[in-house]
Amino acid sequence: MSIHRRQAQALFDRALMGQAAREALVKLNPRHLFRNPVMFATVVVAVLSTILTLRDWGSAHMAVMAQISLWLWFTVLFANFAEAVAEGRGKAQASALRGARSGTMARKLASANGDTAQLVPAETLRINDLVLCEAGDTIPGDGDVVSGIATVDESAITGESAPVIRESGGDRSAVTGGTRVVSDRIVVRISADPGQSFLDRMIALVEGAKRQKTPNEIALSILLVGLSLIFLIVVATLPAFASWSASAIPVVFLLALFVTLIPTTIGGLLSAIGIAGMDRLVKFNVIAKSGRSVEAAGDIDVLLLDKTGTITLGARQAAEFLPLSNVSERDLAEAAFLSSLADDTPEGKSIVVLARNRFGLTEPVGMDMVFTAFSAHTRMSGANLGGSEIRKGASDALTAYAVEKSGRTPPKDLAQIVEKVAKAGGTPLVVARDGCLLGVIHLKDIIKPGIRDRFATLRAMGIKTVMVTGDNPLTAAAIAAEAGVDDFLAEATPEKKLELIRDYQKGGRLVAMCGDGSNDAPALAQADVGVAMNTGTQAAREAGNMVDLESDPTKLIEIVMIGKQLLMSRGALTTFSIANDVAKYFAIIPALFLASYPQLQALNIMGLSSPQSAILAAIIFNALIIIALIPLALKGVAYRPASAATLLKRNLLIYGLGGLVVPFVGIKLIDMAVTALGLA
Ligand SMILES: Nc1ncnc2c1ncn2[C@@H]1O[C@H](COP(=O)(O)OP(=O)(O)OP(=O)(O)O)[C@@H](O)[C@H]1O
Ligand SMILES: [K+]
Ligand SMILES: [Mg+2]
Repeated sequence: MSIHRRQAQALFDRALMGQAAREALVKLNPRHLFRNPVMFATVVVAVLSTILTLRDWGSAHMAVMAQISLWLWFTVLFANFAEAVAEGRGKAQASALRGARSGTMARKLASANGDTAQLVPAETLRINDLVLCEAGDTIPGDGDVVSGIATVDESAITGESAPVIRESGGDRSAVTGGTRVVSDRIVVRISADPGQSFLDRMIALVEGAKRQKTPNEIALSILLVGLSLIFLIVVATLPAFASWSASAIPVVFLLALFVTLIPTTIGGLLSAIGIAGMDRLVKFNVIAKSGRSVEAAGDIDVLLLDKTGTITLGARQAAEFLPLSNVSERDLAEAAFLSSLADDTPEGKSIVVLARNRFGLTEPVGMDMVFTAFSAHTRMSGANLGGSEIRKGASDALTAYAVEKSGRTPPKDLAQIVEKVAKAGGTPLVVARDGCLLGVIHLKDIIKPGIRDRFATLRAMGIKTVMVTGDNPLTAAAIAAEAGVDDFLAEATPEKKLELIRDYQKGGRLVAMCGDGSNDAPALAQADVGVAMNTGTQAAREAGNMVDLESDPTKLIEIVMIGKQLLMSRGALTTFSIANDVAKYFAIIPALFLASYPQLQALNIMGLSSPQSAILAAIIFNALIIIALIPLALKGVAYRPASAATLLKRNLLIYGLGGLVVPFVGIKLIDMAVTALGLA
């Protein structure tokens, strides 16, 4: 199965950079800065430092103080810039998603079978409005197909050129605004008000406008605030030591020292890392509704998948009528036909078609018929007509129903036929008339190609795959074996699916669920990561916290990798940032206090030129490192499947050790440059 990937964006697009630079200034708004405590502290220091510089204008340290103030402001601007670049890239992705939706006209209907349509602009459509869409039309908004069947070109949002089938009744009923009908006609019930379609809401998230901090981000922020407080105490007590000697250190130097020591690097890059994670998902045509779900994806250990429509193509079609030994094929076909006349599911429609083709059956006229629609709970459907009751459904459910109704044990050959169909991976639908069992309808479905290898990859990543299906155990076993899943649950109702997820979660596992049907919705909502297939129903797309625009359940591989990459990138940059701050302490303190304590000369291994040049170099380094790390924050640390311990060891080595060494080299070089240029 080929995973479609949107075209890669250049990491630094020029127009995007200009926009981000302007945004960085706008983000100086205190209301925005308040959300980021470390950056807020930096701004407070920048303001204080600016005031002190102006107050002491004309003093000996004036020039250095002015430069320090300037670099403090740059530190904040660079952090704002990092976030603005990440958001800008999100916006570019989002505009690609928007497609050609603006300016669409819609044909609004007064009722589902009304013929007269009124031409209205798409923006005026409201929930529950009915619109007619014919070949060539752009679908004016999100909704559910209420009647008809059509092929739809969804390439505007998925990038996939092959058209897909959308039809009323089954699990393939949802349509997305901006996609185009290729053939036939459908009536769509609009499911979202203007600006509230699921793409609109997701676009807002990708753009960062509606992004909320994830619990992990909040926890990390608290840690960063704690570290900042420790350094506040450290810096505040330093003057006490320095005042022993005559040469007091200017307050601006101490303020600058404070900013170099607090974790400004990770504080400045944190939100950019989060936004970039969601963005990377969009590249794979997966849209996350929250940053939290992307993080959870990094730790998933069980994946539940619905069978029909998720593992298989979901176009279950009636292939043959298999009557019991004392029943004619025509009688079975007729019962199946009558019970399916009002059955709106793809299965039901295909039964009507097969019966028509095989025996030329036609709809009875002038007969009172009462239909029982299919439900995932009863797992059967049917009709009452001319005094008789016809039912068809899942073999266990229907056999139990017939036994109760007639009081007779089911004939032996029924089990054999059911078994034959199921072992072939088909779905056996049993048919009964007035409690008398007639035979089996064989529904065929096809496993999505290439799925087996992808499940093997999931296994290698340590993720257990479990198929959950309303189908019988034999069919389930056959499909499970063919698809290569680790385990399966058969004859599952929506409640059972939900229960299974809760059980795993109680055992401390993090569960992902892929599904498409309305009956998957509760499970999708309960799972830590609920990936709805875009081909599915609107209910499923609402319930999940991610939507796969390509409806490929094995996309979870990419989703997990991106989640892991997000967690690793944040861990790596946090390690680097904190190691950096500690190293800076040892790099600058000796130089800063050399005048007061000449014995510190032994520690002054850096040989920085003067206290002024040392602190200026440190604050410049502190600002520039944010800019230098933006590419890593956006692209993420490379993830290759390996054990958690190996990954941790490697990252500690690179980012921990690197974080310790880099400031010594960087500050030394900047100190030399600053001195050579006569800036300090
Ligand atoms: N139109 C129908 N009329 C009667 N019975 C049906 C109909 N469609 C499906 N069934 C039976 O009901 C069972 C449950 O169907 P349902 O669509 O709820 O399954 P599910 O839980 O979504 O899992 P899966 O998608 O893997 O089948 C099917 O396996 C089939 O035996
Ligand atoms: K810092
Ligand atoms: Mg289903």
